[in-house]
Amino acid sequence: MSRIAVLGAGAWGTALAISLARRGDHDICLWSHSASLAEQLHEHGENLPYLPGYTLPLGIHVTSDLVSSVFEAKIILCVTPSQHLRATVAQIAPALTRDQILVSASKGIEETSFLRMSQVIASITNNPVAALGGPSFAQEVAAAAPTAVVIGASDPIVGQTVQREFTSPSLRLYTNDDVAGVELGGSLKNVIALAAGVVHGLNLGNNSAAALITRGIAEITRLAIACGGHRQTLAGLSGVGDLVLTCTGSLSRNRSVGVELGRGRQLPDILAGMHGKVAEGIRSTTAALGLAARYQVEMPITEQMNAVLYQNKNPREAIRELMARPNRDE
Ligand SMILES: NC(=O)c1ccc[n+]([C@@H]2O[C@H](COP(=O)([O-])OP(=O)(O)OC[C@H]3O[C@@H](n4cnc5c(N)ncnc54)[C@H](O)[C@@H]3O)[C@@H](O)[C@H]2O)c1
Ligand SMILES: O=P(O)(O)OC[C@H](O)CO
Repeated sequence: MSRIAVLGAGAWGTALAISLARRGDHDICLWSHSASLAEQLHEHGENLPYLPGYTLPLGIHVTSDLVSSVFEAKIILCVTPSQHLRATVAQIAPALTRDQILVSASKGIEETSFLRMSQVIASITNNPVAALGGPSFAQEVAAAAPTAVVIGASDPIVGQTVQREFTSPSLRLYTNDDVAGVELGGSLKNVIALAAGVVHGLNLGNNSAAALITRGIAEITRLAIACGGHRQTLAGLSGVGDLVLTCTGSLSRNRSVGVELGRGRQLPDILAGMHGKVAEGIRSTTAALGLAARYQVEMPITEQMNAVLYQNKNPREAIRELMARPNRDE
């Protein structure tokens, strides 16, 4: 039995805990930021607010005590919303032993520093770090639908350890040493998914959606390469794979926010209806533009999405401006 701590009892943390526990050879400690949610999980054996319909298997212990949750864990899987990762890791840091592997499964960029999640972790601790990415809706992983993901780790032993511990008949993991590419693919696709939702909300049709996905991967790849990522990674599960899933799948929260924006609703009103569920693209848009400015990379879709989110720009005007950009080579 190896012990795994899952930090974050939202939809994704819960689904990964279920997937890991189903193997039967892991002892899982699932940490919830909210004590009342931890109590509810005990009482109902199900995460009603974030992942209803899936019973927690035996082998998952739920707690709201963060420091005790990581005790003797071989792997610590960090699945909080990105903007809360730093505070969470800072609290466990003094309790870590040096071989414990920290894996980020969050998909975002820190708003203030523009750091990727593995960089946030590395700024706090010297423990081994990896990042999980790829097309993976929590509900489908909880339902044991066949899913393929990627584990980014610069140290192949770390990548292979996580691969071995997480693999199951319904979850296949590929390793990749390009951590920057894996993390930027997973974070930047959320911004394009917001835009894909806008296109759907405006009823613009399939041509527009396909154009957005294709030009979206072009700008994601440009920024990822400028940040040290590899083009090949962005053609893989954490690039094209996750982008296609999130831009077309109705389970995507990012896409759903975009649909509502396209239908004319205002962001504060949409957020109020999400009851604490996170759509990471909203905050990653600003950080992506910060990185783009730092590396002088052109990101026209991200720029327009930022204006729609934060400058009250009419989504139709944003699309008109994208179409009216100067002609260029593909
Ligand atoms: N849901 C998915 O299908 C999915 C799939 C892959 C990756 N992800 C990524 O996983 C991360 C978590 O998303 P999710 O879908 O599990 O979240 P969620 O929207 O289902 O739940 C939000 C969670 O944040 C917690 N929270 C609120 N304030 C907090 C704080 N101050 N500190 C720590 N936690 C706090 C809440 O208790 C709740 O558990 C995100 O980065 C997301 O992009 C999600
Ligand atoms: O629901 P979203 O938009 O946060 O997307 C979930 C996952 O990132 C899909 O891989």
